[in-house]
Amino acid sequence: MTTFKKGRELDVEIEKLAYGGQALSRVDGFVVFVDGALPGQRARVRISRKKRNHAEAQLLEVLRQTPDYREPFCEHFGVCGGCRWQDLAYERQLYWKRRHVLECLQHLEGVAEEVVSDAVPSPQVTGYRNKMEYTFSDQRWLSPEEIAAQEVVYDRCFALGLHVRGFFDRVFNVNRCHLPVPESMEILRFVREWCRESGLPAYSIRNHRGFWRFLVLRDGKRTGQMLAHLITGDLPGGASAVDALAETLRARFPALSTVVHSVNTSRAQVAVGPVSRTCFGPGFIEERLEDLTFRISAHSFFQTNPLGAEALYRTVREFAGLTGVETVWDLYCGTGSIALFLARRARAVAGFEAVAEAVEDAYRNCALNGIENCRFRVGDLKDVIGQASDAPAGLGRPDVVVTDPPRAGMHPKVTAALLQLAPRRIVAVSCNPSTLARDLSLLQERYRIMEVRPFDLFPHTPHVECVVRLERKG
Ligand SMILES: C[S@@+](CC[C@H](N)C(=O)[O-])C[C@H]1O[C@@H](n2cnc3c(N)ncnc32)[C@H](O)[C@@H]1O
Repeated sequence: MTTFKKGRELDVEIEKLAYGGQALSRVDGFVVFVDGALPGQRARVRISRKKRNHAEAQLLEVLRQTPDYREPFCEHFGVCGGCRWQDLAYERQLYWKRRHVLECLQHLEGVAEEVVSDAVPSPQVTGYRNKMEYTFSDQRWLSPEEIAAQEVVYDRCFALGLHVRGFFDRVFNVNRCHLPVPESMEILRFVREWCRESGLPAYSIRNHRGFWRFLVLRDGKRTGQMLAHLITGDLPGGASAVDALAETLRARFPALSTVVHSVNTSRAQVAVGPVSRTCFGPGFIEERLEDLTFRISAHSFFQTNPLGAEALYRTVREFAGLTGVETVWDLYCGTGSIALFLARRARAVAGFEAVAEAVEDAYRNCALNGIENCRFRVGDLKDVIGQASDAPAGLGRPDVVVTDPPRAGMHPKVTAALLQLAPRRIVAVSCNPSTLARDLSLLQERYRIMEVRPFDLFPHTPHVECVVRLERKG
């Protein structure tokens, strides 16, 4: 009988990618998760942790390669916390995403293989992100080569990059990331050097001192506009340093249409600030999906894979099956993208959202596109949905409801209210198949699951989105 003590080395066959993205093998029936391995590989591994029902192991050597293996395209693969599936052929990434959706939903009545369609690929598999958040740090993560060289490293007290895999508090200098537009990499490298030489220190999450905190770069895929958002602490001379940097960026990078500066003096490591000002340009960029224009400011929420989101919104519209006479409710509507996609095919759309600024953006987006039949309501859905008669003026009860909750899914009060409101059709959008399964099981009391369509909005990661069409029974 095999034992699984920490440090023990074993040869294993990798069977599958489990939900969450970990490679799974079984030794004498006991599950061993292997970090960084792929299905079809035979691998030598070392046990790193033993739990009651499974063990975790590190990959030491691939003894037999799988035909699905692809050479990683990124120089930071393994160190960076993102894109951990990039060594797996893209078709196989899609295959596993669909399997994970099916595994989460198959216990529900009416969900069989044929109900879950193939995962819709992302229109772009690199360069797909429109927003990247880079962190400044006063401690730079050294590469294994730098450590091996044993030379004195002079710039180890300043970093601007992404988080090291598995360490929320460690930052490595990104040289090149393949997820945003390539032009943004030059801006990143330039900002890093400029800030390092500015004399102002990077923020330290240990002593909460320092100035430079985050650089967020956003772009419009269809407009080519770019926004840089610098988030700093508050030190004497800080604002004028940011102004000088902004002017240098404006002269050097014509694609950069605007720079915004926010000050965050709180200890929370978040790339937002209560006090913001625009250094140059309009303070926002625009993006186009189909014939709709969206305004994206430094703090606005917008889907990070806009071309993938466009395909997903088209499916929402297809599943909603509108004829022009329906009242539609868009729950968890954010800045109203789904509401805008549906508005021209509906009598009226009511959006519900907790964040007041998102609703302001939603109204602005309606005005920008000449759409007049949408109303939005700010509030926690569990409190506002029950007051059906209190729906935004004149909109009445919904014929169709679209719901797109955060990862935690819908509050039980929201699903209960939906069962009471009983719209003819519900289109459920989800970024988390396990909370989706829970919510669907509640809705099944009055609804049939007709179609499930998974979407890949985050290539090279285990994340998967879903759109589900539910029809009322009877
Ligand atoms: C996954 S996003 C959906 C955004 C939008 N449908 C889109 O495609 O751009 C979820 C939204 O739900 C909002 N939200 C989270 N919890 C909420 C709650 N309890 N009540 C209302 N809105 C909530 C978030 O602010 C966020 O805008």
